[in-house]
Amino acid sequence: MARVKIIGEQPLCGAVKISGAKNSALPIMAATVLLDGESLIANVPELTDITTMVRMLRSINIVAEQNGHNIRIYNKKHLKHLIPYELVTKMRASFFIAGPILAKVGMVRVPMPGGCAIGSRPVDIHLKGFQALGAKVRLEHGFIEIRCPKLKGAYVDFPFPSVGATENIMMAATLAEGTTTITNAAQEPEIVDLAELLNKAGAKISGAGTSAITIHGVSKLNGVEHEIIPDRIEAGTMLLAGLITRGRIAVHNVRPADISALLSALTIAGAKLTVKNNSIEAASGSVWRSADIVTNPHPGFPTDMQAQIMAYLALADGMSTIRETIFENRFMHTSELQRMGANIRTEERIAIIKGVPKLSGAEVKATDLRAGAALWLAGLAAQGETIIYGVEHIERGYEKLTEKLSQLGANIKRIN
Ligand SMILES: CC(=O)N[C@H]1[C@@H](OP(=O)(O)OP(=O)(O)OC[C@H]2O[C@@H](n3ccc(=O)[nH]c3=O)[C@H](O)[C@@H]2O)O[C@H](CO)[C@@H](O)[C@@H]1O
Ligand SMILES: C=C(OP(=O)(O)O)C(=O)O
Repeated sequence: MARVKIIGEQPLCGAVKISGAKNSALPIMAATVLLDGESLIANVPELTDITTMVRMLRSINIVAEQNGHNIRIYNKKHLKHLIPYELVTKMRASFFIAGPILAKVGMVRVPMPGGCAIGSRPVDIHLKGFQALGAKVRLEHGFIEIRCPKLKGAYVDFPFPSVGATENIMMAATLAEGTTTITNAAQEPEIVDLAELLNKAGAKISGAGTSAITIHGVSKLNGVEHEIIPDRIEAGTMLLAGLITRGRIAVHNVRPADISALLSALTIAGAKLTVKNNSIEAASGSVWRSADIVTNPHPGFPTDMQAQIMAYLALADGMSTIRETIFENRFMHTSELQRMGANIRTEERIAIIKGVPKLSGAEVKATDLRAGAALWLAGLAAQGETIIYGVEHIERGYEKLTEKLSQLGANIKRIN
């Protein structure tokens, strides 16, 4: 079983370049289903989730060639409408391809995505959105079948600003007849990136990045070249790697505005930040204070940074609280952090963290991607040796993490 061994307490210092955003690359790759001809997507991170999406595109007859950080896509053939079960169970973002296939082919059959380690993750908001655009939805034998020969623009009001549902409905509506308005839309930077790709391809989308998005349907979209935005979650995780080890790390190729909620929290905790146009340097201050964090849809504090900030606050002076409002079960890392000596108590969706002076290395298991990142951070700070199992989770979302941390001075090794 693959695992990672870290000998902690080495201050990480230096500069690191942040990769392209997984959560932007995945919906953008799904969107290429809508684009006729050839597209080139650049700055795509090399991750297992990306390989899964390449396989997904190939499974429906799209030619997708990955060459390092570039993916060339040829969409010239007759597309299939069936998404393989095996791929959907591997990666939740597989469901993001449903909207584009529906709009392009007139129907899609997709296995019902199950829950995962962070929550039950239903797709009701996506399905109600498709129905509002005129689609018929049927659930049968574990598959969702969605049909509509020609989608019609509509008013779609979300009960919650779901990132995936905003992306799915926005993509589907680009080829609908007439105008669609999504209200209570998610405002994440990855949605803006997706809208920019689609607009380059000929779509007419306005308002992406706000809570109201308008999409005027067009008859056709063309292949484009597009560069994926930097990964704000990787950037935040790397800044914490420097801070938790009392080192000094500069992250390059970042967009500071995308992580302003994290930067505010770090400032409250006492970190010294130097923010430039596309780089941020973080160094520990004279104090390492506690903080109270509430995860929220963007521009709030991202749930995808919740586990990592918990590892950091486990070593702060005083009592911190974290309230997780997005996923109902995203505290799986707490028991593993406790095994490393953290003092954390959870009460439903609230974690109460009493800072301790030291963590101690232990054998621990990552149960999901960001839980894994939290354990990596804890291992970097802890006294002695930490062995982390569940490496496959971290490899879904962090490109060359072991190499990047080694270059910054970490004593870290992947063992096969
Ligand atoms: C590939 C990708 O971009 N993943 C991100 C995306 O996931 P994803 O798009 O799946 O997250 P959503 O914003 O949809 O989910 C947020 C909450 O809404 C609930 N919900 C969602 C859809 C639905 O139809 N019904 C429903 O109840 C979910 O169970 C969850 O509790 O946004 C999340 C929230 O920022 C991030 O943590 C994920 O990293
Ligand atoms: C939850 C995440 O991803 P996904 O939606 O792909 O599971 C994440 O990136 O932290």
